[in-house]
Amino acid sequence: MDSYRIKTINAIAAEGLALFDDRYQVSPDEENPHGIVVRSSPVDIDSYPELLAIARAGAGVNNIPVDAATEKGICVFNTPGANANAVVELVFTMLGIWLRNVHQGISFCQELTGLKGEELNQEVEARKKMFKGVEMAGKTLGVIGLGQIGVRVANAGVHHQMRVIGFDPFPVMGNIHNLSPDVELARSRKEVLEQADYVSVHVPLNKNTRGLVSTDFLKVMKDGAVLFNYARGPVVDEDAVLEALASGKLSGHITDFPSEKFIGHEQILITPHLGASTSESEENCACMAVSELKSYLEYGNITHSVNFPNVEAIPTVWVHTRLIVINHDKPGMIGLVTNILGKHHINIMSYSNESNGTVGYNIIDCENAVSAEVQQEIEACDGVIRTRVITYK
Ligand SMILES: NC(=O)c1ccc[n+]([C@@H]2O[C@H](COP(=O)([O-])OP(=O)(O)OC[C@H]3O[C@@H](n4cnc5c(N)ncnc54)[C@H](O)[C@@H]3O)[C@@H](O)[C@H]2O)c1
Ligand SMILES: O=C(O)CC[C@@H](O)C(=O)O
Repeated sequence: MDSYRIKTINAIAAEGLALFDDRYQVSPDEENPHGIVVRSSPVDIDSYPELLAIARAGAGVNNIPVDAATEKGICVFNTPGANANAVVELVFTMLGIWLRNVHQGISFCQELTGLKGEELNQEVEARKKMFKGVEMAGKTLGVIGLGQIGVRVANAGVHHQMRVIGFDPFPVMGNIHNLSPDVELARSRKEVLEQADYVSVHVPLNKNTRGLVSTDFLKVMKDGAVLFNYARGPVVDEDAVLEALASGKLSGHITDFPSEKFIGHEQILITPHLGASTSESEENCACMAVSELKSYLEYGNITHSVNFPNVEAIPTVWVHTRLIVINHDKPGMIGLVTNILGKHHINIMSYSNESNGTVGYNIIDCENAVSAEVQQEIEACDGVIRTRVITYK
């Protein structure tokens, strides 16, 4: 029976870690892991020579060098949807706080110490008009990015009797199917920005979305709109936001990403990257991440990878060895592998192959053992990134 070394980075919920059985040695101090479970901290893949997979207990993978991992044959997983509800609840909590001046009202009340009885009552009733707010109902919410979180934010807007309009240039059918029919799907980002009183951005941070909320983005928005960023700090150009606040283009900015330029600004409400910080979300993310990692290490199966194609195959009881071949997606790779196995009289019982256009991933169940020499012969072929042998007998 194979055993595996796992490194944890950040606080991973105990419910998830409990899924590792006694074949797993799990420690934050592991120096040569087969697998890593991580939240938001950066992962230095060059430090771990035997690393096979990284499971991100969360959605964003901008803390992991995904392209470099692909080149090394390291599979990167995330946990789509596992923390989405936590983010949605916080976005609406913050919208409510902003619209009803709750943060200012709470500060006011904290300063009422010493007042008693009728005097206290009179002070409250006289001054509460300073905190009069507006309601969400009837306002227009714009959602940029209709993924796991964006769709739920849009639906929650409908639930709060808002008009909701959303845009996503690469919509995923599974997410769009979950969208309330009352959400209007825009044909362009501009269409959303021109109409929304509140704009909430839910995109991943990557080279295309860094600085997405730019001066050009902001100038299309309605005067006095409020911008929400519960995606990632660098999605927003901070100087552009500060200018928009100064000019009145934006009346407020609500963000989960404290920055030097934003801290202390009267029109900016900041939470300390709390979007996913609920017990439920942390448990969901950890359980999903650990399950994905275990399935990969024990069977080579892939669900929710951000760099490898999804493939799942359960070995029958007759399988001796499962050979995993990870290759650049180019013609001739399957023939190459099967020829080598045939030459060495290794009988293939089943062959699963999937590609995501960049990486080809093969699960080859064999009746006989696959020796280290055969494995090396395949790994030396042009186009092969990495191989792995899992033995069941
Ligand atoms: N604040 C937090 O604690 C917290 C928690 C969870 C996720 N997040 C962030 O939120 C992001 C989104 O999470 P998710 O689970 O919804 O991911 P997701 O992958 O399900 O959805 C992202 C969506 O953004 C869309 N998109 C990409 N580029 C776009 C663009 N230029 N304009 C509009 N849409 C675009 C994609 O097509 C996709 O549908 C994560 O990548 C992460 O960075 C933050
Ligand atoms: O792990 C966290 O606390 C934050 C996770 C969140 O930013 C995500 O991208 O899923």
